[in-house]
Amino acid sequence: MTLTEIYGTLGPACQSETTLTAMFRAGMTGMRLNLSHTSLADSRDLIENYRKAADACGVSPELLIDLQGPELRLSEMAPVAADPGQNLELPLAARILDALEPGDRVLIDDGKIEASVVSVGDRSAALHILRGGVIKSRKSLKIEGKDVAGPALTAHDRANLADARTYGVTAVMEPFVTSPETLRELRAALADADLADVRIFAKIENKQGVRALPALLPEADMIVIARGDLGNDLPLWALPAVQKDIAQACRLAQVPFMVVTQMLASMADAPVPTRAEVSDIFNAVADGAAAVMVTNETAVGHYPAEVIRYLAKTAAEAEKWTAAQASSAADR
Ligand SMILES: Nc1ncnc2c1ncn2[C@@H]1O[C@H](COP(=O)(O)OP(=O)(O)OP(=O)(O)O)[C@@H](O)[C@H]1O
Ligand SMILES: CC(=O)C(=O)O
Repeated sequence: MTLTEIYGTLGPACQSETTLTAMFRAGMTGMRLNLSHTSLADSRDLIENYRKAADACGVSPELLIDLQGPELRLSEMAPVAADPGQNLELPLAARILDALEPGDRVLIDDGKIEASVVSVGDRSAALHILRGGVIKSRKSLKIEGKDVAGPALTAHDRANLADARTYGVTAVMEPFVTSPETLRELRAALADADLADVRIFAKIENKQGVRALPALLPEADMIVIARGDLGNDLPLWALPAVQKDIAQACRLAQVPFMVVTQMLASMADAPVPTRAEVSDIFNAVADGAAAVMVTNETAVGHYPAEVIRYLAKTAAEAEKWTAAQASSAADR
């Protein structure tokens, strides 16, 4: 039994009771439902399977909802294969179009795809693809060098909070937190929805969030080092130091922290992780992470139960190693 909370992300690849049961047996303690892709009401059957699987394994699982909040995303669209050098027109929300200017660089889907903006229209923008890939519905979008303000809670978020008690939600993730007021607003919305016992997980996803950390610590139940979006806002080689700095600040303030994203990315398509991935999980837990979480590895990957097995087993090894280090230091 690990002390570290072990989270998967719910999605099409793990919706059956059989798969979810295998994931709980492998050591999963909770799951995240990403409300940028669905709603609690539309996930009724999935959540029912989740409960049945947990009951079968004798687990009282956490159910974490990840709100839409101020994150920028692509609109609903059919997938498009974008090749480098190609120009294509993408439908975008008014909030994004208002911020875009010709010449801007945009990163799509956690930076997998990169493009420059050719022109901006009323409903869409023309992009020149620099780094290609398949562009899919509702993927994240970052405009380099611009922080576009958005609401802490969208109408969709408020509707989901109203349903949260019914579906047994135990924690709420707020994306792109950059000020303590956002967390206070969420805390008040939770109290209004009779959810005062629900934990708040504050996602640090950009440099502003990192700078605001000292003010966020007293307002959060968990700080989330959300490396997907954070890695879009920094040179990637700067990310490990930022992760270490956030971890240290959390340890000093005694606020739990969670490390997420790409922990077992290669396992979306392979049953065994890389050595680098298991080292990443081990180091996060050895640095004091209270929780670790995978995202698309379980939501859309081919080996969701194996992913949880590697995540939980590696976290357990790191806990053992940390305890052994502490006891040998105490003996000296
Ligand atoms: N409930 C769901 N229903 C359908 N597809 C989903 C669902 N949850 C996730 N997915 C798919 O799995 C992918 C990975 O899930 P994840 O939650 O990591 O999404 P994301 O959009 O990359 O997240 P982030 O909020 O970190 O930007 C999503 O991009 C989406 O295509
Ligand atoms: C999970 C997530 O939101 C991120 O890493 O950006």
